[in-house]
Amino acid sequence: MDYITITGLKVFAHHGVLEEEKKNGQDFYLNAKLFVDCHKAGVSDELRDALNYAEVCQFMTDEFKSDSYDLIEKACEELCRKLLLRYEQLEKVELKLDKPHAPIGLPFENVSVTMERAWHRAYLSFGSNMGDKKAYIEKGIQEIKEHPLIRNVKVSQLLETKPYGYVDQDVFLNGCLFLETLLLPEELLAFLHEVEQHADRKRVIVWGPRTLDMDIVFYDREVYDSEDLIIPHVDMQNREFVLKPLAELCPNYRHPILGQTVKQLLDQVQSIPQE
Ligand SMILES: Nc1ncnc2c1ncn2[C@@H]1O[C@H](COP(=O)(O)OP(=O)(O)OP(=O)(O)O)[C@@H](O)[C@H]1O
Ligand SMILES: Nc1nc2c(c(=O)[nH]1)N=C(CO)CN2
Repeated sequence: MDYITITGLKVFAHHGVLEEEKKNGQDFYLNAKLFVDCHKAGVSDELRDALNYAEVCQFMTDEFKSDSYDLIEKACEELCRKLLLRYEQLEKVELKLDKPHAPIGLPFENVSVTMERAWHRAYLSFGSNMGDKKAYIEKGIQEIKEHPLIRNVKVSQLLETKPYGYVDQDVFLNGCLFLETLLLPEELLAFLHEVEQHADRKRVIVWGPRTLDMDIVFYDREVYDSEDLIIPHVDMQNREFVLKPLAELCPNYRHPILGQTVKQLLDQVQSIPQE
């Protein structure tokens, strides 16, 4: 992918753990690799099609000076976040923050931190089979749309589905949604749990009735396993109530482990006779 590089942007700022660093300030140097698609600007030669690096430098300077953090990690993280939120065409940023005058008391050349942060694309599945199902779902989606680190939410149609697994319960209303986010997988999961809690979700029976359930189906092309999160969702390929609305959003998205597209997985599930 294309990128623009800015190196050695000198900014006087007040980040540091020590009181005198906060009071007196010092010079920092910002080095950014800005991942943007440059093809349009490369063809048109028009500034309006480009990421204006002069403007980005001014923005980085102003934002970096406007806060005072203890840690270079925090100063760097915040600046990455601000850049990604400010410039819509920026897909990823790699930022190296140099602090060559850090109060170390020993001869050294430089101390720095480097971070890579990006917009991630995720697909979620959601469902409800208690109370006002549509209202629970709509409120949950609204909460997702309002999250400051989530953008571009696209929602499938809602469909009524028979309960899968534990069948002695009411019919479900199900759907899927696409989003772009700066949240990491575990942060996204924690946020979805909050959204479920706001719908008064109680975890009583596994696969049992729920006011609102929100699962992560895909997160970029990632394969991720931790104690409490598995991506892609471990049972999505067996669930028509996931695959049908998902096929509306991304029929050609290929499952990173199974190698089949969402549409192919849906066709397979639908070819199995239901009792
Ligand atoms: N991809 C994922 N999305 C959401 N939760 C997940 C995922 N992978 C693992 N989990 C874990 O599953 C736990 C149980 O989730 P939940 O209570 O929603 O289960 P369930 O809806 O009854 O079953 P299922 O997850 O099979 O739909 C969550 O607390 C979470 O830690
Ligand atoms: N139709 C349908 N069945 C289910 C659903 C669901 O959302 N829809 N969720 C389950 C556990 O997450 C278990 N069974």
